[in-house]
Amino acid sequence: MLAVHFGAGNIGRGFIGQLLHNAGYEICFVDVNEEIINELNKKKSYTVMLADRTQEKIKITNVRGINSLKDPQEVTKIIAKADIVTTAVGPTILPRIAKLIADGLIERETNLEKPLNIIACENMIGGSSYLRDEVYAYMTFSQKVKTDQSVYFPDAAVDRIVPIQSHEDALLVAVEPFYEWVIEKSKMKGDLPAINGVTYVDDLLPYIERKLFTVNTGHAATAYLGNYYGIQTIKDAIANENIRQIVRQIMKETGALLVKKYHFDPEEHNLYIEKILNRFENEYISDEVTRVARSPIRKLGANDRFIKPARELMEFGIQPKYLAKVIAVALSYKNNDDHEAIELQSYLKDHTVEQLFVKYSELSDCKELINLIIKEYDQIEKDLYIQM
Ligand SMILES: NC(=O)c1ccc[n+]([C@@H]2O[C@H](COP(=O)([O-])OP(=O)(O)OC[C@H]3O[C@@H](n4cnc5c(N)ncnc54)[C@H](O)[C@@H]3O)[C@@H](O)[C@H]2O)c1
Ligand SMILES: O=P(O)(O)OC[C@@H](O)[C@@H](O)[C@H](O)[C@H](O)CO
Repeated sequence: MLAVHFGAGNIGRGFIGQLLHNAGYEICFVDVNEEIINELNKKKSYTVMLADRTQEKIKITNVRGINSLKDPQEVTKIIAKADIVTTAVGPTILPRIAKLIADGLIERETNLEKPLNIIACENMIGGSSYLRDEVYAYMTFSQKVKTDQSVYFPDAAVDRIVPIQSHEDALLVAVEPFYEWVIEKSKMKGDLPAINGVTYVDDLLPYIERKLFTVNTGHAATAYLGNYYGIQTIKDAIANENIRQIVRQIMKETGALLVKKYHFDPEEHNLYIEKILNRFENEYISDEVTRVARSPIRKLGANDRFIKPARELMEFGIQPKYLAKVIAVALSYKNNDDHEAIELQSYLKDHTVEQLFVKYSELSDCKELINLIIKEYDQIEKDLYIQM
């Protein structure tokens, strides 16, 4: 069985690769990072190390790589043969890999006995559905009809904290022991791929929203607050009692929404929140706040971890006070290595905060939320100073 995985980065090697390998797949990683692809082709294996007391090392074999910048035709050929295609490249990169996938699907013989699932493992709502739209934009009507017969794009949620790696062995990847991979089976046909560790569900929305609005909202809040106070890592930021309390309040706010929307058990959801706070504390992981704060424009997007829950809470008549506070803090995020942070700061020089939220967060029809954020923005220094 052949798996083609786009993005041989942290989560690609450290999570998706491990589970696909355990399920018996040969894995071909597609990436634009020449060093990683060369190493994969040289060693044909890599190591995943658990970031806990055990430091257990797991060898992942039967792997290779293709550099899609150098050998796009090889990518087309391998997709035509694949039994499963997965991605972990980042939401903004999905449109850039869509043409390669489309070309591969066009070359693929329709085989109704052998369905192909294409699964985007990105931190976003509806990642695979979005990828499907991008892929189909490169197809004629008849090519789409043919593809529809045996190719499926089930949405998914993935959870495992994998920081940026810096080891002598360029392929070694240290990961937290916890993981969760949930796939929407109602969008698939035929036998479900037997991947140990995957949970198949009929409706993904409660799972992706629970993950994105708890793990990722809390994580990003920790990062922006940590950065605001000059703290370098997530574990140091969450060790600060004031930051920890604000992050807990934020996750309680999104929790109130999730409990209302999906009727999660409030007690269980509280335990979920506390478990996540413990994961952020993992002393065996050094996760830079700049990784978790990366791409602030994406993170302030209408369907992402801050704005969507804040907006929906307001629709339920609940004031998302702590979310508004951290959204305001995120506006001060500066990082010259992050082009979205540069763009945001540059926009703020010539525009008002209100204009920023209309443009980047699509809040033109939600002035109430903009006003709440502006109130926090104006008071943030004083508020946080008092709380610190
Ligand atoms: N790291 C985590 O803790 C984690 C956990 C869950 C989900 N995710 C999600 O997984 C995705 C990847 O995150 P990551 O942390 O692994 O990032 P990463 O930067 O470590 O990996 C992304 C990889 O994609 C590659 N890439 C970039 N452009 C490409 C292209 N055009 N074609 C092929 N490959 C390309 C990069 O070279 C890199 O190797 C994101 O959507 C992220 O939100 C990450
Ligand atoms: O990958 P991003 O930029 O959407 O978010 C950064 C982190 O919060 C994220 O990568 C987490 O580590 C991960 O989602 C945990 O499952």
